[in-house]
Amino acid sequence: MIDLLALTLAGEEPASPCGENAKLRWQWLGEGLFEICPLHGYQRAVVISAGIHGNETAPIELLNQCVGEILAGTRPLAVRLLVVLGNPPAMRAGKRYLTSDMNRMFGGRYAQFEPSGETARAQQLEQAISAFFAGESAARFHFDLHTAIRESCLPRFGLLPFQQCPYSAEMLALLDAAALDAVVIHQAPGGTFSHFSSEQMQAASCTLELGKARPFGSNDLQQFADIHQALRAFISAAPLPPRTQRPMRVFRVAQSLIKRSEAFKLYLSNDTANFTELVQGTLLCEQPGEVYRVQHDTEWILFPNPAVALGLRAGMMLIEVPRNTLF
Ligand SMILES: O=C(O)CCC(=O)N[C@@H](CCC(=O)O)C(=O)O
Ligand SMILES: [Zn+2]
Repeated sequence: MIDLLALTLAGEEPASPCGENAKLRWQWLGEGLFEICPLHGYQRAVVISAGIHGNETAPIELLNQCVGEILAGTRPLAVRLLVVLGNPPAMRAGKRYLTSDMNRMFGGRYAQFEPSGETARAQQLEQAISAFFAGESAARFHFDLHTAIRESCLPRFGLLPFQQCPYSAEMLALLDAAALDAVVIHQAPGGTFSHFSSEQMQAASCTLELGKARPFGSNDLQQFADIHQALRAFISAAPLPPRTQRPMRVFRVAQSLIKRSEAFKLYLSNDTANFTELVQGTLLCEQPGEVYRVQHDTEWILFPNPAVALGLRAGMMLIEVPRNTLF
């Protein structure tokens, strides 16, 4: 049986590039690109990606488990599914990226980066997703699975790419069932994989942050049981599990902190968790010609990282908005 993760980590290919059983057919489309299609019809075309950042291993292990269950026939597949392991060389190296952050390159932005394995891969992934959705009349979805560098006061959350049209109710129902603590709405276009699939493929897309990034073999996949269960139900077209947790909180990005100078200074300790609350007036970061203080009564910090490359996001400031902004 195919072990997608083992093959990818070994830099190998399956003995045969495609196969079929009584229920489905599968095809290896290239390194980290694997399509599975049910033989008896489907109503959804779904891309699930992980490993766009090579050191975010739990979602990769989770996705590999899903593929194993589908191929073994222990999990029925009711959708056309494209599985993407985003950055195999970075996965093998246990690094977020080797040259540049691929999740800033989508929507053709790779052309603005120094050419590298990652610029080529981002372009290849765009082509793979375009080919997957080309002429597809079923409802389109893309879930891009990540884990975060820091601990988080709200450990599991989704990031919705900026879009003009309402977010898909089916996707929001899945996020709700996946026991996420929060959802964050982007207010501007960006170079993320989920923004690309939303804007250019008209897919209902979301980045999912499922916990803290740890090396392969150090993840307790039990902590990811809720998202695993919800995704399994979604791709089997089974009823979603009922939510038993408190309602999801909804945030929107109030400000992206862009690092414009090597003198960029972030006034937060290294152990400040994501979704830490900061009060109005707090001095947060400084660089020549720019000082950022918390503007609203309360703002929540997300992904603070002063080590990013120049021109990239070094953090986001969020404000909480009413749930009916989305639901
Ligand atoms: O922990 C961090 O600092 C980053 C975790 C991560 O990779 N997050 C994604 C979010 C993508 C989005 O904004 O939709 C990223 O930064 O690429
Ligand atoms: Zn990530």
